[in-house]
Amino acid sequence: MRGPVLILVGPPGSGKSTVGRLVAERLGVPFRDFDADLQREQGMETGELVVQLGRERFQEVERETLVRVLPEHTGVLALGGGTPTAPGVPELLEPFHVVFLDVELEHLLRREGLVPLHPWLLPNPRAHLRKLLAERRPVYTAVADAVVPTSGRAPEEVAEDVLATLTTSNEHQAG
Ligand SMILES: Nc1ncnc2c1ncn2[C@@H]1O[C@H](COP(=O)(O)OP(=O)(O)OP(=O)(O)O)[C@@H](O)[C@H]1O
Ligand SMILES: O=C(O)C1=C[C@@H](O)[C@@H](O)[C@H](O)C1
Ligand SMILES: [Mg+2]
Repeated sequence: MRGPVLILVGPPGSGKSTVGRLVAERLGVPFRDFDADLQREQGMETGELVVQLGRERFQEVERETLVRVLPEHTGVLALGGGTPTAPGVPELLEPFHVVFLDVELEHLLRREGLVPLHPWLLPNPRAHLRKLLAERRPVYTAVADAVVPTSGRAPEEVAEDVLATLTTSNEHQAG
């Protein structure tokens, strides 16, 4: 099957881009960031796109773009934080190895650059993120083959665990 060897999902700031790059490097495959695909095609940062288009239209654009670009990605793909919640997206992810990078609210709030990148979190990022985590955890879990906790752990440690899920999954398929 053509498509990514690994797809990372999780809330904004969970480490999809950071960990995704490390894992891709270790596997010797390319890393792709779905937010960068959207930004290139739409000519605007995705955080700004959510504000301009509204969430509903943004999610339609996400699904349409994902259908087109999934077969082009052969390496590690980091999805946008909200991509798995877009209608029709969980079905598209089913054939692939998906890992959910989980993070606790307090750890998330300490991570750098979160709010400037995601202006739709304003005016109350803490309350917005608390609600977002509660609503999305079941969705991320449902689309994922494995969950890797990231709170209080260095990206390198997280990357090791993500790599281990690939080995386990290969053994499973082989057996
Ligand atoms: N395990 C970690 N521990 C502490 N900080 C981390 C960890 N993983 C990532 N970070 C930091 O948190 C910030 C967000 O990480 P990153 O951009 O990889 O998240 P993301 O899931 O790709 O978010 P987005 O949805 O915004 O693209 C970065 O400043 C990064 O250095
Ligand atoms: O969690 C979200 O809803 C988002 C996360 C980002 O990756 C971007 O895709 C956009 O800012 C929306
Ligand atoms: Mg990212």
